[in-house]
Amino acid sequence: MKKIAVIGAGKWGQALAYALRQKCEVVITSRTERDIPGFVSLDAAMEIENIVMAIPAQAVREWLGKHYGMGDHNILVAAKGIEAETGAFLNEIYEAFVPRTHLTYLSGPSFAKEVMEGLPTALVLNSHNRLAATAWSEAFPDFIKTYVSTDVIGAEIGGAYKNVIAIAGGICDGLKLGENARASLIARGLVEMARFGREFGANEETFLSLSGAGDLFLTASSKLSRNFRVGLGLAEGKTLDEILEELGEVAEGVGTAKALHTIAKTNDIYLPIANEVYAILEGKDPMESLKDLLNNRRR
Ligand SMILES: NC(=O)C1=CN([C@@H]2O[C@H](COP(=O)(O)OP(=O)(O)OC[C@H]3O[C@@H](n4cnc5c(N)ncnc54)[C@H](O)[C@@H]3O)[C@@H](O)[C@H]2O)C=CC1
Ligand SMILES: O=C(CO)COP(=O)(O)O
Repeated sequence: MKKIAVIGAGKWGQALAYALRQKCEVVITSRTERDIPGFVSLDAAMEIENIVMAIPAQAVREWLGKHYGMGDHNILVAAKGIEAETGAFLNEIYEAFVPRTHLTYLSGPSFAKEVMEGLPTALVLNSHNRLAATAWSEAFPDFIKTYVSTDVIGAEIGGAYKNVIAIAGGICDGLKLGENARASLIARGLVEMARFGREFGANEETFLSLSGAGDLFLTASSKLSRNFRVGLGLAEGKTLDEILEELGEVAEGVGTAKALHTIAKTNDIYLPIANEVYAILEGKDPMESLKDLLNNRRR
């Protein structure tokens, strides 16, 4: 893989461009002109066969409809999330535009800040086409250890679900509920993630490793996480609009919480934590949610 174009110059797009530039020639594009290394126009980027898609999950369908049409680029999907309005997974959206053999999904515990600092990181390249995932894995530099998996849905669910539990982690810390509470929340969040994954044919082992537990531990325990910081703001009683305005970056857990709430209702899946996060995002008092979570007797 010699030449790569990154679409989306947010924190993650820029971090991936930095990492991949260690071994490959990398250009990057965004909606607005940016003074960053390798910036090119969208048209120039689309001339390149290997594309990293780093635009947020909630923007993917509109972007593909507007800028892509049908194509056969080798695409690495870097976003994590489930479409809020429809409950669609990213693989369902992308496969309407690109053959699934050309699609690979990136997952694993990876704050953009630490990748930009060249700190050791482990990532998983997930594709129905193992050769495509392997080609992407070989493009990453030595400070990033890569694994290859064919469990696309498991990786997608792990990366999306952890963002919702991360909001809960931030609420827990913001309410000063203590370490016991946060550890229990993360553990039960992992159980819920795996329960949800089983409904969609995911490989349970995926949730025990980088795409599930690894990304969940990282994101639900750290102020580096935007989703964790959304939770902190909710615990302080700020409105979601105030929080997102202050954040100035995407927090995918907000849209994914809505998607999980819809899917849980439609498919009768027991997702107590995700549903309480959705309720809090809709205005429920976090302490009321805590009481409901502690008092419910279902296992
Ligand atoms: N920041 C991080 O540490 C990591 C982020 N991710 C994922 O990467 C994805 C992108 O996140 P970040 O780059 O961190 O977010 P960000 O908020 O830093 O940047 C988002 C970028 O997407 C662009 N964008 C937003 N709406 C758009 C649209 N409708 N059309 C085209 N471009 C649009 C924005 O202009 C911005 O450049 C998310 O799904 C996130 O979960 C994954 C791993 C790590
Ligand atoms: O996905 C991430 C780390 O793996 C980034 O998490 P946040 O979007 O919560 O910052």
